[in-house]
Amino acid sequence: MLQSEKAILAKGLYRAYNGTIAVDGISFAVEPGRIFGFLGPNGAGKTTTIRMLTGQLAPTSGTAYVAGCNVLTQRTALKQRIGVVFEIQNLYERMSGYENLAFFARLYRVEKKRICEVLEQIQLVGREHEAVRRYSNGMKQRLLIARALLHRPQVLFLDEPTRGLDPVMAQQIRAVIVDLKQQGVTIFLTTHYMEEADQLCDHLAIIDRGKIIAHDTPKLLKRQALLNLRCIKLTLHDEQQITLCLDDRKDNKRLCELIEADHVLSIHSQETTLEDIFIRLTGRSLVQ
Ligand SMILES: Nc1ncnc2c1ncn2[C@@H]1O[C@H](COP(=O)(O)OP(=O)(O)OP(=O)(O)O)[C@@H](O)[C@H]1O
Repeated sequence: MLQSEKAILAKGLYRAYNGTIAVDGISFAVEPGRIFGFLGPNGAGKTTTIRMLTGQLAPTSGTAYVAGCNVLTQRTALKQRIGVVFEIQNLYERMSGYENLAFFARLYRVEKKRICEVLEQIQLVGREHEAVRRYSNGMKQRLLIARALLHRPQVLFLDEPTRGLDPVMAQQIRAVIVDLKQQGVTIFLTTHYMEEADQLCDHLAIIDRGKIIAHDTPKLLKRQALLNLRCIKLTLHDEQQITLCLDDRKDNKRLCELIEADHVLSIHSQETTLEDIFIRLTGRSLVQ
């Protein structure tokens, strides 16, 4: 397939900082209009990857194409085709939401009516003339997404878009993300929340120590893990609950002993979550 047919194509992307390897030769592709989740523990290389894919940091070696542009040699065209929302919020707090957008619309030479379109997309209509400092964190995050959408990017990079938000606000952001996907925008999303990744992403890559260690749909990742991780949950007569892995010899022995001693009240199969898979693969939890 041609590189321009992919929304994102990374080939052997590698970046070191003074000898420290941050991203260790990763390759992956994202189809247009999909939500791609990029997961990893702290220091795994997520931000470095985003910075390379958005043309802010040159790879030490390897190449990447985003929205058909080479991230190293076509940075001007790249900027016009992508939107980026980083975790750090940089809004003009004294200005209204509308004024913030109008400022950037002038900068990008985007027509004014586009401001109303993005306000509607991120559901801020009615609150757009209030000062940003009175906005909730969720509203500020939505405004940042609106700002990144002004120039109609094909690919949107969202770095931890729901971090620190309460469940209602987080759900509003997720609804916006799903809506954008339906409009054909490709989303590259980093998140610490496994349920969010499971709910939103068409594909997931798990990065650890600079390398992609798993890459698939959430469903297939869970199915593979289930094959490798046959676990059951026991409830004992004293109401204690324990999880045992059928592939572990010690656990098998314990299971027989508990049954023989008639300690077991009930046995249930244990559903594997993406969090289980992540811990198994990286030895660490995503939630710090
Ligand atoms: N400017 C820099 N100079 C030196 N080392 C760096 C620099 N930026 C990142 N690193 C190192 O590169 C590795 C990957 O960092 P990166 O910020 O990409 O990880 P991350 O997955 O985004 O982490 P987090 O979830 O904590 O933001 C880490 O070991 C980090 O210490």
